[in-house]
Amino acid sequence: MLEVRSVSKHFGGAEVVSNVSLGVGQGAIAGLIGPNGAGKTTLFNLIAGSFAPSSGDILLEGAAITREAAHRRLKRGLGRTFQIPKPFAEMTLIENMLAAAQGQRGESLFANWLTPRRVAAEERANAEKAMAHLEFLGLARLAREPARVLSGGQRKLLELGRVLMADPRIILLDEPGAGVNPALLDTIIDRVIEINRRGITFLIIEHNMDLVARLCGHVFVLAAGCMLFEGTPSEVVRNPEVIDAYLGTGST
Ligand SMILES: Nc1ncnc2c1ncn2[C@@H]1O[C@H](COP(=O)(O)OP(=O)(O)OP(=O)(O)O)[C@@H](O)[C@H]1O
Repeated sequence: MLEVRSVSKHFGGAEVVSNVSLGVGQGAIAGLIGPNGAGKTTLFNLIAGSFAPSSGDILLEGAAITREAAHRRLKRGLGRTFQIPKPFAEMTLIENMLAAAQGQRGESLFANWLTPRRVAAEERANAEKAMAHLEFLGLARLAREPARVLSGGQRKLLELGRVLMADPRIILLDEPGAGVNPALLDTIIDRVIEINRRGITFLIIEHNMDLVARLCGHVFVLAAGCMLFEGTPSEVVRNPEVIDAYLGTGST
């Protein structure tokens, strides 16, 4: 599904991602862990198209997407969430969801004039889809509330919903567990498993190893921009180099 081949990224003289390769198979839930500053978010930015790599290649379902813009990658089915979700605070949840729907005809002035019924039908279908996702995520009762009322964990769920509006085939999930209370964390884990059952692949950045162990079959460990180790969650937590990398930076 996703292949990263020998990707590096320099910022000025600093190489923050060094010759990293990884592969995520169709239908997998893979983890990406590493101490603070290891380069995980930068790697997500490279995969999602926020940055271009200095060298190397990125392939999605066999197609080279290395130089493609982020919105083109999204159209191909590559969705991503951010470490700190930033919904439109004054817009309702349903409006936030609808704003994330892709390629709506109603955005075109001419479509509104020439095919108003088709535009209206599409808007109805998107609204139904948005409501169904909000129900699935346990947010339906808040659908008409402004997003500013949401807790940190609910914001993570809304962001997942916004990504689902684009019908992704793979989702890059950035720290789904950060700042989330334990009850909501279980909901997030449950929903990710359910979405994965529908055939959607995940690559997840996460510091919470319990969450990683519950979700991920395979884990990649980055340290100082390099791929340090990969294996099952239990192999990862027992690996001396991985333990050293974490202890060396004082991270947990
Ligand atoms: N735009 C940028 N310009 C210069 N340096 C950057 C830029 N973005 C990231 N870096 C540096 O790259 C390194 C890796 O950062 P990155 O955010 O990718 O790490 P991370 O593994 O996601 O860390 P964390 O777990 O703390 O989120 C850091 O040293 C950071 O300061």
